[in-house]
Amino acid sequence: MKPILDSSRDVDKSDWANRKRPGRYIKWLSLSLMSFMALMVLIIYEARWVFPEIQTYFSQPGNLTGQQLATRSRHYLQDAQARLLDMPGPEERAAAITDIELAYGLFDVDVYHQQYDCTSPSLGVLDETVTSLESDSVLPVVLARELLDPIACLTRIEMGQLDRRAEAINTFSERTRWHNQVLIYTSLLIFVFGLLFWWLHERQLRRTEKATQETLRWMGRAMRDPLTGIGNRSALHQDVMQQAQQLLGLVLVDIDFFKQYNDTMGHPAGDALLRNLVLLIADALPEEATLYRLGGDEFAALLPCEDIDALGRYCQQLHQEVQRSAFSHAAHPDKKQVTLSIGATCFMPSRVGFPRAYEAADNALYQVKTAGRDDWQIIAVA
Ligand SMILES: Nc1nc2c(ncn2[C@@H]2O[C@H](COP(=O)(O)OP(=O)(O)OP(=O)(O)O)[C@@H](O)[C@H]2O)c(=O)[nH]1
Repeated sequence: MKPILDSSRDVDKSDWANRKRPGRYIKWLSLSLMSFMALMVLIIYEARWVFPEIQTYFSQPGNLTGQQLATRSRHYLQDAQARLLDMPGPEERAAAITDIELAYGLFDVDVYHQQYDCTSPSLGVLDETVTSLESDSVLPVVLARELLDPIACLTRIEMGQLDRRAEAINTFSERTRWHNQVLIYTSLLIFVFGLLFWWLHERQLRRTEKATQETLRWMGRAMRDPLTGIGNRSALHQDVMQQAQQLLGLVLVDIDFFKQYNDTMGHPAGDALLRNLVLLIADALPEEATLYRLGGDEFAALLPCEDIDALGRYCQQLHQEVQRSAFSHAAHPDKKQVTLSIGATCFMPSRVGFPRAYEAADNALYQVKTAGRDDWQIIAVA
């Protein structure tokens, strides 16, 4: 036996749910894109601030290079001093002059002039020492002692430059640590915001889905006859609209003398008969037929209509099936069993419209009723 309930409306529901999914993925995609953009901003930040820090540190002219020049200059002066203390002959004196001149070249640096006030006096001493050595007017030992001040100045420069270097390293470490903390906390913040977005999004989605399911459930109920479980008049209208381009058979079925049935058997028995007749009609008609209860004891069936003859065969089949099932009806004037009056028509909704088709099928039913009931009739749409 085929199912009585029209499952097509349930299929529509799942289709709707499937259609919702792409929107959900697009939202996820946009969230991922936002996270990606945030990470890009972080990377740009890193490149913009942290790497220039490193570059600045290694390119500082006053640090490494400055300290090395002072050291070399001091070495030349100490060599010259050693030569002068060792009773130098003409060659040694010339070598001492060369050492002092080389030391002078390495000492005479702008940075030293700007940052160390002993630089200019020391260079003056070196000038005088070279002049004295060239004229041989002062004892070499005395000149060696004169070099002590420039050597002391160079040592001070070296210490100063080393201190500055340590200071730069400290500053660099501090700033790097600070930037790293910014990176870590910003990443954490992005992660927490991501979780929050996700949670809000999921909550909203669940609420919307619940509301939609509820609406669909109510719509489904509004389209069904609660006694028999089949569609009602509204469902019939909706289904006709959905098959506007198809040739459809509309079959109207009415129980004969149902009022008398109720009066003698009672309303609960009448309800049971209505339910049983639904099963019987569903069995008698083809698999594709959909049943509706239009009200009281009137049913309708919607099915594909190949031609009038095929529709007639289905009506005949239904009529015979009711006769065969022989539901007892003691109050029936002559048959003493339940009989049906059936009116039908064939139509295409987009061409003739449902009201005209219904009118034709109803006229057919009316003719059967007036001709004595328990029969079927087909009338073409006018
Ligand atoms: N048991 C039951 N009876 C119903 C229900 N809805 C309507 N009826 C009854 O169905 C009967 C329909 O009566 P009528 O329209 O006069 O039709 P009829 O007695 O079948 O007469 P004909 O169609 O001319 O043969 C009324 O007595 C209604 O009370 C229902 O849900 N359950």
